[in-house]
Amino acid sequence: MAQYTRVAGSVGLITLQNPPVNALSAMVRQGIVDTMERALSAPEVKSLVICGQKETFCGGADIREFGTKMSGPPLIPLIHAIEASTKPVVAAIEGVALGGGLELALGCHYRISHSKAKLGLPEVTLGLLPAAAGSQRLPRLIGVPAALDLITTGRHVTAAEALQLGIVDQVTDHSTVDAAVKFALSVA
Ligand SMILES: CC/C=C\C=C\CC(=O)SCCNC(=O)CCNC(=O)[C@H](O)C(C)(C)COP(=O)(O)OP(=O)(O)OC[C@H]1O[C@@H](n2cnc3c(N)ncnc32)[C@H](O)[C@@H]1OP(=O)(O)O
Repeated sequence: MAQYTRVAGSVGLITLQNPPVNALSAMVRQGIVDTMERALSAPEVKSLVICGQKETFCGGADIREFGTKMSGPPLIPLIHAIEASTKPVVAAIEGVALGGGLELALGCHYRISHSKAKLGLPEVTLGLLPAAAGSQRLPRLIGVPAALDLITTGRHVTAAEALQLGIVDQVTDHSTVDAAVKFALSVA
């Protein structure tokens, strides 16, 4: 699921909740759809932050749902709706942003990362390709050679490398959510 709160007066905070890594289960995807609708229809909300509970952004597809019947909203239109949002959306990345988790962050307008976070598209290690437009959004953001390296090796990058490549906009040693809320206020 995803929890919705309003912080700092005008920022809608969406918190992914699916221990242990806030993977994109059907309930989490539905939670994102519902909380995005709520934030977008609230006139007092001027910008949004998406984070994960317990200092982890999102580990991607929920491996516990592999082999089960697909249910819940599909990821591609969900991420597209975030990208198309008229209110700026900031991803607050702690822990990991992997696979569909990084694709979700790439659909956000800005990404703030904790210095200890790891980011990557490990789909290739599972015999897959990033299928929620990560293979389009990442090269647009960082160029084809760097994106191909990440997509074809599946390697995880540190926050420092992510900043240098241009995947994230800011790295913090402190509270990532606080930094993302401050950023969201500044771009609203
Ligand atoms: C609808 C779907 C839409 C899009 C699909 C996109 C495709 C993808 O997202 S593919 C990528 C899927 N994700 C991964 O491959 C990540 C796999 N996990 C890891 O690499 C690691 O577990 C880790 C997240 C880096 C954490 O490593 P570590 O700190 O060493 O802990 P672990 O012991 O490995 O894991 C702890 C705990 O978390 C569970 N877990 C890890 N990943 C997932 C996941 N994606 N879904 C559900 N659960 C996950 C892992 O099983 C462990 O659980 P325990 O119960 O503690 O054993």
